[in-house]
Amino acid sequence: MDVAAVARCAGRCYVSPAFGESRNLRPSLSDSRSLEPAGLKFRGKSQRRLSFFRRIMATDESISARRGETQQINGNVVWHACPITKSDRQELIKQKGCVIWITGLSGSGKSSLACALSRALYNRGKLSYILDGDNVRHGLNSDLSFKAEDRAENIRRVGEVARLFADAGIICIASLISPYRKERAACRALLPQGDFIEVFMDVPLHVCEARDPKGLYKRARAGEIKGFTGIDDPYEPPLDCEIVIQNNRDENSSSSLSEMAEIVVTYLDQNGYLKPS
Ligand SMILES: Nc1ncnc2c1ncn2[C@@H]1O[C@H](COP(=O)(O)OS(=O)(=O)O)[C@@H](OP(=O)(O)O)[C@H]1O
Ligand SMILES: Nc1ncnc2c1ncn2[C@@H]1O[C@H](COP(=O)(O)OP(=O)(O)O)[C@@H](O)[C@H]1O
Repeated sequence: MDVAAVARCAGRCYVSPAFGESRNLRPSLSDSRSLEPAGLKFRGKSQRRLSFFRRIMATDESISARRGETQQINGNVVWHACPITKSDRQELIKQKGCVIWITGLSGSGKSSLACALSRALYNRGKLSYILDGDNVRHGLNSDLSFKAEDRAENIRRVGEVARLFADAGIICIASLISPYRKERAACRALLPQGDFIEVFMDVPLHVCEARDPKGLYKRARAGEIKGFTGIDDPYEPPLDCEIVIQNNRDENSSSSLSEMAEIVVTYLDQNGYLKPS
C-alpha cells in the first residue's frame, strides 16, 4: 500500500507525521567508550584486550543505545558481548528487529491486529513474534495482578523481553493494554531510536464495551471486577505515537483487520524494517 492509500484510510488509521520519517535513527556508536569511568583501569596487554572488548561491544547496538558508557558494569556483573551481532542476525533473516507496541482498551482490537499483522508479515516472508498481554499473564507474568504496580511491572517485563526479540532481529509485536504513558515511554527508551513503533487502537469505550467478547466489561459494571481499565481504572492515550488506528467498525469484517495490518506493514516497509540494514 502506498502513502496515498494510507491517506485514504485516514478516517480510521493514520501514520503520525511527527514520526513517519523516523528511519535509520540509531545513534552512531564510537569505539571511544570506556570502562574506566566505572572505576576500571586497563594498561598494556589488558588495554589491548579491552580495545577488542570495546570493538565487540560497539557493535551491539541495542545494548549500547540503552546503557550508557559507564553502565556496562552493574555491580559485580560485567556485560558479556558476543561477536555475532544484531546486524549479523538481521542480515541472516533479511529484516530489521523492532518492536510494534499496540496499546488500547480491552476490546479495542489489539490481539486481532497483532495476529493480522503477524500473518501479513509471514506472507511476506518476515519473522515476527507476538507478546500478547493475555498470554504472557499465563506464564512469565502469572504472578502479577491488575493493581497499578503490577501493571507497571507487567509492562516493564514485556518491554525487556520485546527488546531481546528485537535484538534477535525479530519484529516483536507486543499487544498489551499498557495504560500508562510513563511505562510505555520507559519501554520505548529501551530501544534504539525509531525501533519502538507505538500503535494506538483509538476506539471509544462504548464500542469496546459493546463488543465485550469476554464479558469483562459487564462484570466490571456489575462490580464483580474492581479496577477495570476504562471503567474504574485509568487509560492514558498516547500523545505522540507513530500510528493511530481508529478501529471502530462494529461488523465482523476481516478485511478491515487486513487493512489495518497493511498500514503497519507499509510503515515498516517505508522505514526500512523489511530489509537488512
Ligand atoms: N482489571 C482489569 N483491567 C483490564 N483488563 C483486565 C482486567 N482484568 C482482567 N483483564 C484482562 O487482562 C487482559 C490482559 O491485560 P494486559 O496485560 O494487557 O493489561 S496491562 O497492560 O497490564 O494493563 C486484558 O486483555 P484484553 O481484553 O485483550 O485487553 C483483559 O481481558
Ligand atoms: N476490525 C475488526 N473487524 C472485526 N472484528 C473486530 C475488529 N477489531 C476487533 N474485532 C473484534 O473485537 C473483539 C475484541 O478484539 P480483540 O482483538 O480481542 O481486542 P483486545 O485484544 O484489544 O482486547 C473481538 O471479538 C474481535 O473479533
